[in-house]
Amino acid sequence: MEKISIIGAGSWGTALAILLSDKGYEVSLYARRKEQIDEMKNNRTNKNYLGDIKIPNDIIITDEIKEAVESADVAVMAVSSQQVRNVAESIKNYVKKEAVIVNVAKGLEKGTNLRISQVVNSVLSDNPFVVLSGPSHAEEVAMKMPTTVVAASNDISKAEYIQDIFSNEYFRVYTNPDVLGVELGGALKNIIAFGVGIIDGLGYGDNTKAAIMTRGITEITRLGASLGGQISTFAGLSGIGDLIVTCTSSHSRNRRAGILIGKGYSLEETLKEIHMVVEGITATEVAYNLAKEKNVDMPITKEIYRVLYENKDVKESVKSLMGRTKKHETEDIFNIDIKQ
Ligand SMILES: NC(=O)c1ccc[n+]([C@@H]2O[C@H](COP(=O)([O-])OP(=O)(O)OC[C@H]3O[C@@H](n4cnc5c(N)ncnc54)[C@H](O)[C@@H]3O)[C@@H](O)[C@H]2O)c1
Ligand SMILES: O=P(O)(O)OC[C@H](O)CO
Repeated sequence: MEKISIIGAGSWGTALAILLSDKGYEVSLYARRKEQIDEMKNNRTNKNYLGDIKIPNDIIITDEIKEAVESADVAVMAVSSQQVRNVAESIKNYVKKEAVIVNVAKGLEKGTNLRISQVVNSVLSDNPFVVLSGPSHAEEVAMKMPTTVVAASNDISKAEYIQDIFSNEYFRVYTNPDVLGVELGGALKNIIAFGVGIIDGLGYGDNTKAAIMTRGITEITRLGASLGGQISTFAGLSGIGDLIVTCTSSHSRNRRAGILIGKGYSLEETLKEIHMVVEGITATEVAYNLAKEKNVDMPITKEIYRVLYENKDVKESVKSLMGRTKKHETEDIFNIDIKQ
């Protein structure tokens, strides 16, 4: 049986550790904070993240990174996107070269505008890489509710290896060779979920949310395709699938953060209130920069950027979006010239 190391004991890392341990793998879960380690070891819970869900006794809980990764066949990065580089650096001297690195963070690196596969590859260039993404709230996976995700890798045999390791009766894993498309779908849907939250916070209705979701996947696809992603990937689990779950779920931190912004909270107050990773905030900045660089139109992302970073009033942003130049619906993704 493979040995699996999970680095990051937040909601997602803990839920995946439970899933893998239930399948019989030897799992080590690495956390940094002493009081969290003590709670997980003594009570076998991780209350702040997963409430009363029990952590199986077989899971090795450790704050020693060497112990966590040195014999691992698979190392799962379950931290925020901005922490992945730190984690990669911290395991570089201990992890086996053939160990498969599985990234589950859904974001982009601030400052470099890199995708997580690029960040990991810049530090752990010898290790095979797989991204695991899709509509999967940790709270529901921890309650063993049927969930589907996708494993993507440039080496499809590694994606299939991870598919075999993670699949069980309530967690169905598909594969996809389009790493870029899967990564961008996962990162950019957080921006749209944040936007849907703003709409909820403002008190607008279902029509408005459907508009943001539909035009949101359009602009995600437009940027993703311009960077080399497959259009079909954005119609899949890591694209529209994850967009639907994040935009409609009460579990979503991105959507909940948007609700607070829509209600008039400051960004600082919002982050304090959520106290967990809100990837969409950084992703907005990176996507805004990438769209500018590639000359791709992303009106929703642009308005969210203005709200977050230029103090634009949210109602003004809605007005700006509604008042844009009139357009045909399908021309922008598929480049169909409607007048032909
Ligand atoms: N929660 C979900 O439902 C879910 C599902 C799929 C993907 N994700 C993605 O997974 C990533 C992590 O999300 P999460 O929900 O677990 O976040 P979280 O806020 O619940 O937990 C992140 C954990 O990482 C720890 N951490 C931060 N830096 C670290 C480091 N350098 N070394 C070790 N631990 C470190 C933090 O202390 C925290 O416990 C995010 O990118 C998120 O988008 C989350
Ligand atoms: O809680 P969120 O908004 O970070 O979303 C969690 C997952 O990405 C849902 O698939």
